[in-house]
Amino acid sequence: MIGRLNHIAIAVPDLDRAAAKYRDDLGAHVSAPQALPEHGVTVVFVDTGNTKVELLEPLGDESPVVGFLAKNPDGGMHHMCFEVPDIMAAAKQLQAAGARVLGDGQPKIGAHGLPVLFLHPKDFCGTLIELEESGKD
Ligand SMILES: C[C@@H](C(=O)O)C(=O)SCCNC(=O)CCNC(=O)[C@H](O)C(C)(C)COP(=O)(O)OP(=O)(O)OC[C@H]1O[C@@H](n2cnc3c(N)ncnc32)[C@H](O)[C@@H]1OP(=O)(O)O
Ligand SMILES: [Co+2]
Repeated sequence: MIGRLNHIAIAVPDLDRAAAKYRDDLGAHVSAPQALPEHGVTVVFVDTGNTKVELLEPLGDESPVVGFLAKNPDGGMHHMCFEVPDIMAAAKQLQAAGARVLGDGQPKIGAHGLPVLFLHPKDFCGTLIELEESGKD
């Protein structure tokens, strides 16, 4: 069902500092910050050619990453995002297999303008999984 690894996300306490590390120390191409209030995060993307790294910091009081950063104050790997051709079909199949789709179960529009959903980390080997609809088979 899953296709390409779209991105690996790292939650950080200070996005500017993290972006500078990737840009200046690792010599990576880092995008401009993008505020995503509906997701409670501000993100930048690091393009590594074969995939991307999403650096994210909390935005607003309701941010879903506040608890994670309280447990991991220096930051840490937060989720992996896989592309799927049909996100509702994928969600239905995963729910039938017992996985919990987070939130109200309806996709939101993610950082790339495409529908995204999240699956509970306790159902996937301790890793939060994001699905992004690629629209391709
Ligand atoms: C814009 C978009 C995009 O790319 O397009 C994005 O990525 S937005 C990226 C930000 N959005 C999201 O993350 C949306 C989905 N996430 C959520 O709904 C939440 O973050 C949850 C995954 C439900 C976790 O929420 P919260 O931290 O409040 O829950 P909690 O403290 O009750 O945690 C329950 C258990 O899960 C663990 N846990 C929490 N977050 C985790 C993570 N990221 N990876 C692995 N484990 C995690 C906790 O340590 C705890 O384990 P123990 O019980 O063993 O201690
Ligand atoms: Co993401």
